[in-house]
Amino acid sequence: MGQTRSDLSHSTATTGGAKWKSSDTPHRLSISRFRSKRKPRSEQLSRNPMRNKVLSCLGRRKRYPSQTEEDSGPGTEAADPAVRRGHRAGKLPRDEAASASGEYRAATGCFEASSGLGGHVEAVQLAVNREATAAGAPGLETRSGETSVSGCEEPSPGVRENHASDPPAGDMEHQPVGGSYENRFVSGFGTGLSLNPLLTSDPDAERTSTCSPPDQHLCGGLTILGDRMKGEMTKTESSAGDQNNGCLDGSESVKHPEQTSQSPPRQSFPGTIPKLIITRDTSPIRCQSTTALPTDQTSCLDLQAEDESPCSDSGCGGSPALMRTPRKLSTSSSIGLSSASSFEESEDDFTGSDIESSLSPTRSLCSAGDGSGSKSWSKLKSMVHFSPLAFTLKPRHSWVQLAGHTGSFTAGDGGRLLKRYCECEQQCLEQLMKDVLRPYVPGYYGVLQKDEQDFNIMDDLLTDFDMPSIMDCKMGSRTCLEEELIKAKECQRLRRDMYEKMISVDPAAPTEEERAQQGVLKPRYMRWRETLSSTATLGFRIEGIKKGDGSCNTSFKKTKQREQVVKAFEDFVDGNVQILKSYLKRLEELRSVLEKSDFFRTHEVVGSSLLFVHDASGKASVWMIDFGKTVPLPPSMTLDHRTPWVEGNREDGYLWGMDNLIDIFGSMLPRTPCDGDQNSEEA
Ligand SMILES: Nc1ncnc2c1ncn2[C@@H]1O[C@H](COP(=O)(O)OP(=O)(O)OP(=O)(O)O)[C@@H](O)[C@H]1O
Ligand SMILES: O=P(O)(O)O[C@@H]1[C@H](O)[C@H](O)[C@@H](OP(=O)(O)O)[C@H](OP(=O)(O)O)[C@H]1O
Repeated sequence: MGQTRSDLSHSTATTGGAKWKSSDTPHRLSISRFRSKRKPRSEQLSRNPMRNKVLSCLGRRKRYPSQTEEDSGPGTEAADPAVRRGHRAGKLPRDEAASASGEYRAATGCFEASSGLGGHVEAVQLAVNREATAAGAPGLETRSGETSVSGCEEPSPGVRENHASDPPAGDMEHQPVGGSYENRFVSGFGTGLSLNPLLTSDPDAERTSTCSPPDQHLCGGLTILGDRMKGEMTKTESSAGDQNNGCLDGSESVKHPEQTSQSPPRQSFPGTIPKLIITRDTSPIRCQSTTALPTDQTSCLDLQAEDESPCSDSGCGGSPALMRTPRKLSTSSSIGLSSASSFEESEDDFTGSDIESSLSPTRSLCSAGDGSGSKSWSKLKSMVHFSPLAFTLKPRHSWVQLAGHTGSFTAGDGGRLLKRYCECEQQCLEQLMKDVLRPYVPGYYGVLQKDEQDFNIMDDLLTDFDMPSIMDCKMGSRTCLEEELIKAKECQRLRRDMYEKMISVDPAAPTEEERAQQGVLKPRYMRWRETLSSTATLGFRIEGIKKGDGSCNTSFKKTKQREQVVKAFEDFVDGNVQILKSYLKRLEELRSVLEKSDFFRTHEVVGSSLLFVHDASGKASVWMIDFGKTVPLPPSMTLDHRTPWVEGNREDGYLWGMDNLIDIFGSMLPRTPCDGDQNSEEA
């Protein structure tokens, strides 16, 4: 108790399907989804100039039947089907943190956190917070109240990261994650592409998700603000459709935890309806841009942030030999509050000034970019806040997506995660299952085809933890694959979303030319990020930290100095020496195994993270995750992962980063009396 409405913020999508654990009477609240003014599919598609180069990869993805060539929308590339992106819809903003639930059920916006918990969904709260990252950035929406209250650190202006991209229309929206798996494992894939990635950038705003305190109590009656919503939002009984994830197809529900995904009790809501207040958040709607396009014919301005970048691990940047399926849409760059698709859904549902005005008068539709001409994207998003009024909901395990592209994950059965299919990652995980690194990566279980989307099935590493604290550290001294650089040279594709993200962190960062173009090349942006953070100086960077108390911080873009890193680590472990020691031990073991691993020796490992997880019981571990940009080397080549990178040597600095990480963790341990004695003697 004692929480404000803001504590319990949800995106509309995330609310649906959430199962809530109540202390007493089980009850279920289902809210039918709003379906108003669905955004034309044309706005949910983006163009991909590299598509013609990755067509062979695309067959592994299915296209939504409803998507047509016209759907590509306007733009120089749109008319050409060959340049339209179609593979991996749903690369969503990265700089958001998502409470599991939100992301889990990205497709339908429903929570699902049954992994390892007997089907109890306890993920609770998810909110995306957009704030101006650059001090004084005009018009940027600030939702500090929600953020801070919900436990997410409120970074100071200028320090906070920008999260330029908005969630592209989640194609996962079309995936009724709900029903039991009638999906099938596939050896072959769809014949089309997922073309929905759309949307994108919302460069002006920084996105931070509020992570719900795991022990928060939710009480309340259900209140829906806005006449229109009142008219459309109805309380419904659940139906069989939510067997697997507690979500009804086309409905959002709040469930009692006792309602396992296997056999959800069908009963009407017995008591006070939780208060549900719907407000909205900005997310990209297309505003009229007055920005002049670059005239340089060798480059193209990526108007749609979600457009696949040629150097994205989405696959366009993949080596021809690898033939990876594009994994992500370039929309992202902000930490994905996993509920990206939720947002997408929200956008569809609530786009409309009528609703906007009644819901959140303090927020503008278009943030910083409005009217300026330089910032052409903004988006209307919906947020749902649960007000603690009537019943208590205490989550035990809420899956959290701390970093990465939103919309990439959904829930699997039995403590497993479904991550949007990426052939590169599939191949790595398959090999890793046979490598000495096997204990240090999530278990991999193959590919699942679910509706129109393929997923890699892997272990949810949070399953065995109770209210876990999580940290994502992106490893290596660079974040662009060499092949990405090559592709980028071939097609100088300007990224407006990255430009927007850049200026929101540091308005002085772009060159005059970039300013004139209102866009930057991806490698240039990536390098800027590397040097702004500790990637270039320490060989790793912190992407996000979510603590067991629910607080969440994804504002580490400027965390560069060792002292800053130490401070963040100290905060993460809360001064618990035992946990520190456990992490150190695990890191040392991992380093030792990495040095022996055939897989590691023969792969360029870029953009991969170490996921640190511990809980109050003292359990702590570290795993390697994200192999979307881990590519095999030519047969005769190996890496030591410590040699400084020069273009062509493929070195990634992974072990150099491990060395620094281990050194920092070691230095944080208190000196024991024995150490002191030893030092005295030595002195
Ligand atoms: N196996 C897992 N178990 C638990 N959580 C996971 C797992 N894999 C990923 N996550 C969560 O999802 C986040 C993003 O994961 P990941 O890096 O794989 O996504 P991504 O979209 O590929 O990222 P990027 O955009 O950096 O390539 C992680 O920070 C972590 O919070
Ligand atoms: O962290 P930020 O500042 O948001 O920037 C993103 C980050 O560098 C990601 O690693 C990158 O994805 P990949 O590693 O998959 O390339 C993404 O590129 P993208 O927008 O092309 O996906 C960037 O936008």
